[in-house]
Order: sequence, then structure tokens, then C-alpha cells
Amino acid sequence: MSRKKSQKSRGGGSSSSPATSARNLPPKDGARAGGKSCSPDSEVPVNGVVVPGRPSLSNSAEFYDMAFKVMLVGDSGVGKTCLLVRFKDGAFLAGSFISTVGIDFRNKVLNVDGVKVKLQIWDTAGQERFRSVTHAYYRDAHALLLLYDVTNKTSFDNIQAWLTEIHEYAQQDVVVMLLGNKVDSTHERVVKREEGEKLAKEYGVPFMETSAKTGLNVDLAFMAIGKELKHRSMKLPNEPKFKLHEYVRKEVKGSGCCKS
Ligand SMILES: Nc1nc2c(ncn2[C@@H]2O[C@H](COP(=O)(O)OP(=O)(O)OP(=O)(O)O)[C@@H](O)[C@H]2O)c(=O)[nH]1
Ligand SMILES: [Mg+2]
Repeated sequence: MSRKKSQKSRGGGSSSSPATSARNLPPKDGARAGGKSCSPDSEVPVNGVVVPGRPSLSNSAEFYDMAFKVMLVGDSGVGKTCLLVRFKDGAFLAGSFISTVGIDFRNKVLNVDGVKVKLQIWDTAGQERFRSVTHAYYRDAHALLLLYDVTNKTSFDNIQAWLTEIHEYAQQDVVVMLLGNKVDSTHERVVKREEGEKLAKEYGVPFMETSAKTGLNVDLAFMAIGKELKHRSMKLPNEPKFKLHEYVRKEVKGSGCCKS
């Protein structure tokens, strides 16, 4: 997989540290974990592959073969932070909603067909006032999970604007996946699954509905991204091409009410 720009462009000092979340992600992997600023950029090489055959040791003391940057984007309140916490810790952040301030990240190593794939997952702030902070991170992202909230029509209507932004700031070959979150809220749902599917088809991106609350399809979304990125960077001559759309279509689970 080829990345066009170097990602060492944000400088190496503390001034390059992102604004971090006031709440949200417990300070384990985040950019200011332990009160220190660090440069997570240096951990993830441009093409994702660390050193073939020589596993590296990540911050979380877990070995991995390759590492990639994944960003969570979408309107404020769609559930980006909750989705990440569900994936990383298997928990749901219930209670009052505290909006993310700036940007933060967490690492998780996945076993993708016997290969340890580290995903460095950046949780962005959906609020408009943090948009310029987020823009600076797009260009290094290998994959983007774009979320809307199935109980919030505006968040769905804004997806096109998000995709425009992604095309403007992200790499051309970035992997994008559309997620309709909060499908557990069946009574409040205002965006049908078919509408999400239609929009995703229009833009040629894979789609699934998720629930950070119940965990529906959360692991699958990240695993699909991990598989796609791993296959892109480790294409063996006789290996069949990984088909992300097909994989998602086959593996995705319905919300219980309306899966065909
Ligand atoms: N029912 C339900 N509620 C959810 C789900 N995911 C998130 N929420 C709730 O939605 C609210 C917003 O969730 P967050 O994860 O903080 O939203 P966010 O996208 O990170 O918002 P910003 O940080 O402002 O960009 C919180 O009150 C969550 O409890 C879900 O899958 N189901
Ligand atoms: Mg958040």
C-alpha cells in the first residue's frame, strides 16, 4: 500500500501533541497518557508494516507485526467515543453525554488471520469548533470510520459533508466505512437501514449498523478494517484479493428488528 505523504510533518516536540479529550477516554494510550505528551505518529509507519518478521513492542506491551491509524469521525453525539470504549474495553459509557474536546487515541492489537495488527484509533471531536484540529490528522489516517446516529436525521444528512471533507483532507486510498450507530434505540430510530445502505452504495463505501450500547457489529467494524489494511500491505502473489464489501455483507448482523 502506498502512502503519498510523509507523516512526520507535525513536528516532534510537545507542540505537536494533539489537544486531548477532557473526559472520554481513560488515560491509557491517549496522547497525554500519564501526563506526558508523546508522539504516537512515530509508532505507526507510513505503510503500516513495522518490520516484516520482527514483531515490535507497542506501548501497551503487546507485540504486533503491523500498525495502522484509524480515525472515528462524524457529528457530535453520534457515539464515536462510546464505540471506541466498547471496542477497547467491552463497556458502554452510559449516563450524561460529555463531548470530546480535541482528539485522543487508543491502541488495540487484533489477530487478523494469524498476523498481529495494531490499530491506533483516533477519537475525534464532532463539534464544529474542533474541526481544524481534526483536519490535521486526516492525512495520516489509513482508515476512517464515519458515523451517524440512526436516531438523529441531521447527523445522517451531514454524512455527505463529512465525505467531502474526507476527500479534501485524507489520502486518496484511505479506507472509509459508514456506520449507523445506536440501532438499539429502536423506538427513536428515524433513519432506516435501507437509507444508510443506499447512501453507502452511492459513495461506494461498506456499511453496517452498530450499537455501542449492545456491542452489535462493533468488533466486526474494526476487524473488517484490520483485514482490509493487512491484506493491502501483505499481498502475497497467490493470495486471493480480500473483498471488504463482501466480507461485511456476509458477516454483518441485523439489529433484530429489520434485518432481511
Ligand atoms: N442508545 C445508545 N446510546 C448511545 C450509543 N452510543 C453512544 N450513545 C450515547 O450517545 C451520547 C453521545 O455519545 P459519545 O460517544 O460521547 O458521542 P461522540 O460522537 O463521541 O460525541 P463528540 O465527542 O461530541 O463528538 C452518550 O450519551 C452515549 O451514552 C448507542 O449505541 N446506543
Ligand atoms: Mg466523543
